[in-house]
Amino acid sequence: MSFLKRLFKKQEKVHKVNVQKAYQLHNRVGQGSMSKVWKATDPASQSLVAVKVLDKAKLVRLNQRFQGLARPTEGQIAVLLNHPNIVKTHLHGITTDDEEYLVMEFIEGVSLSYLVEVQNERMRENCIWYAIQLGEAMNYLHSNEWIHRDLCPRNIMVTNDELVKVIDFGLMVPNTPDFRKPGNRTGTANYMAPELITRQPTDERIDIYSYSVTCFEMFTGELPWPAADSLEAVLQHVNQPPKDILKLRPDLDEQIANTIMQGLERNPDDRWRTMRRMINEFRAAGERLYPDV
Ligand SMILES: Nc1ncnc2c1ncn2[C@@H]1O[C@H](COP(=O)(O)OP(=O)(O)OP(=O)(O)O)[C@@H](O)[C@H]1O
Repeated sequence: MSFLKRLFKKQEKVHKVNVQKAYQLHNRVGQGSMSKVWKATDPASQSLVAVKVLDKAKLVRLNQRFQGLARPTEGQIAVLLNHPNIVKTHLHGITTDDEEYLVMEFIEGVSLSYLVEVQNERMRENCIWYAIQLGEAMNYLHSNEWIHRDLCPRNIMVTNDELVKVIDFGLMVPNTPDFRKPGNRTGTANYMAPELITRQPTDERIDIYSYSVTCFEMFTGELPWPAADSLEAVLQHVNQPPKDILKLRPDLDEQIANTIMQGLERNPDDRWRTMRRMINEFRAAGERLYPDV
């Protein structure tokens, strides 16, 4: 049964708890734009967890942008996801302060945005394998009728044993006609597909675009267009071609370079049609370049 049918069929139990009392909170690990995240111990299992509490006021503002649409909450979506490259969410509920919260597996690792920035040996050696793992996570989401809408290095972590994990589903929507309608321009400016920015109808290919921007950054440390901090700034270059990845990394394998560049095509019909096709290209290149791995 599809995720969506399961979601709307199931009457979920709401957990209204005082997270400070229910979990042993150790320290804050992250301050996202929408939430606070703690490293914590779950007293029931004695395991380490991440407790994410969403900011009430910001969530109200975000939900206003999806008015009239039956958008499931981040917690409702997250608990349904089951993939090795997606953080496991154990449960979700409402705090005694009426905030949404999620309890997830705790990831010991670093943000992909850190690795993109430092471009160290670890990044250079593992880049293609990170791209494949991230592609598998996205393929899983698309196969299960979701559009992520906010894929970027900030929303991805890499564990100490090189597992890629997508950690944030705050803008994810069901891939249905209502959610594909033009108009709603939520996301992270530098990673937003041209059809989203110019208010055209959208589908899962907006994620293929964001994935390609993320891969471009992983392999070069740079964005394919000059960095922009607003949609207006991105609109300035929406008709310009991206930087040529081979100019930035002349040593980069051609199959990898072409795969990324095709994912950045302005017209979604010119991009890869599916994540699977893109992953196949990366896998072929990885196996050819590193036959012993
Ligand atoms: N499961 C986890 N394990 C360890 N750290 C985590 C986990 N989930 C989130 N974090 C940390 O908390 C930070 C914020 O998390 P997240 O991106 O989910 O929040 P957000 O408010 O939705 O952020 P934004 O909207 O800015 O992307 C992450 O960058 C990461 O450092």
